Amino acid sequence: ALVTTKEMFEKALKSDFAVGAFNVNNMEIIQGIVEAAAEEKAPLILQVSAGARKYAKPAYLMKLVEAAILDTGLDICLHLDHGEDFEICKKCVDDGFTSVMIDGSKHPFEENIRLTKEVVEYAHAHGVVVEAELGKLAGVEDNIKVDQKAATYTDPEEAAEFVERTGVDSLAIAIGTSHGAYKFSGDPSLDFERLKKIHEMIPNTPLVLHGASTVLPEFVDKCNAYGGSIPGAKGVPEDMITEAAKHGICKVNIDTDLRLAMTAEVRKYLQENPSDFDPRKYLGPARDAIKAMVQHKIKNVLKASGQ
Ligand SMILES: O=C(COP(=O)(O)O)N(O)CCCCO
Ligand code: NA
Ligand SMILES: [Zn+2]
Repeated sequence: ALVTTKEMFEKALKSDFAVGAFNVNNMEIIQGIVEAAAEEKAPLILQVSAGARKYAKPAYLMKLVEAAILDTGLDICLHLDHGEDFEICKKCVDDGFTSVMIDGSKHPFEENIRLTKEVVEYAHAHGVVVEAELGKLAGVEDNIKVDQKAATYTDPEEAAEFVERTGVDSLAIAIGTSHGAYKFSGDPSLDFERLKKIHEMIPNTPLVLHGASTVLPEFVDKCNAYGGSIPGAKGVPEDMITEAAKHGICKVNIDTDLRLAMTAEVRKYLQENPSDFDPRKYLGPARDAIKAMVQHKIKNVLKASGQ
């Protein structure tokens, strides 16, 4: 069935695992993710960005997710990722999403609170949970671009006041991650002291980690070996994600690692099979690459198998 994150986050908050939140844009990506979660018997969040809604059209995405539930019997949370304003959050609540993010992190504190409260009121009235964000990620991804200098990490005291005043169900925090494939110029590092302080201040609030892709070197190399050019791409080491799940992180957002796995496979197939032109010949292996990546994340990083 379509479920909220309530139950899965309650469990994740008192355990050392986190729930994977994987971005979806088309049928093969959804199929690969869902097959992996079904095999790992793991809780699952499928998340849709504004860009994905424009690309695939809302009706297609909704029906594909309903089909996934019909096909597997899985409980799936359908979540709006980075909702920019009340309108898109309302639209997704009305469309049947079970969770929405209102990302007010670019606004001043009081405006972020006002906007988040407005969404919480509407969403809760319809049985939908809300994720908000406090603190700014850096990095570039789709239309999410924050100038490095303006990137400010989450303040633990502000986080406590924010949650108290908004009634939000989960909170995305900034502790050093950023969106996309170029997360660190130097050595990767997360501010674990800050994470522990935030978790201490709001122990009952599930925390969300954005920009949590690892950008695994093997997939960067594979992309580059078959015509790609993404030198210097770097993400968050997987052991840091596993560690963060022990200190309040309940939801881990992964998009870039899926993109790299899928793209590497397609580049490889097209380069090795110049005479083929049946899309199933490369979208099939792409789907398998997504499934393998998600299974790896669930099993070895998020530790969410069988949860
Ligand atoms: O936090 C993330 C994913 O971060 P990452 O780029 O590390 O996979 N997201 O919210 C997905 C970004 C949607 C726009 O592309
Ligand atoms: Na956890
Ligand atoms: Zn994000």
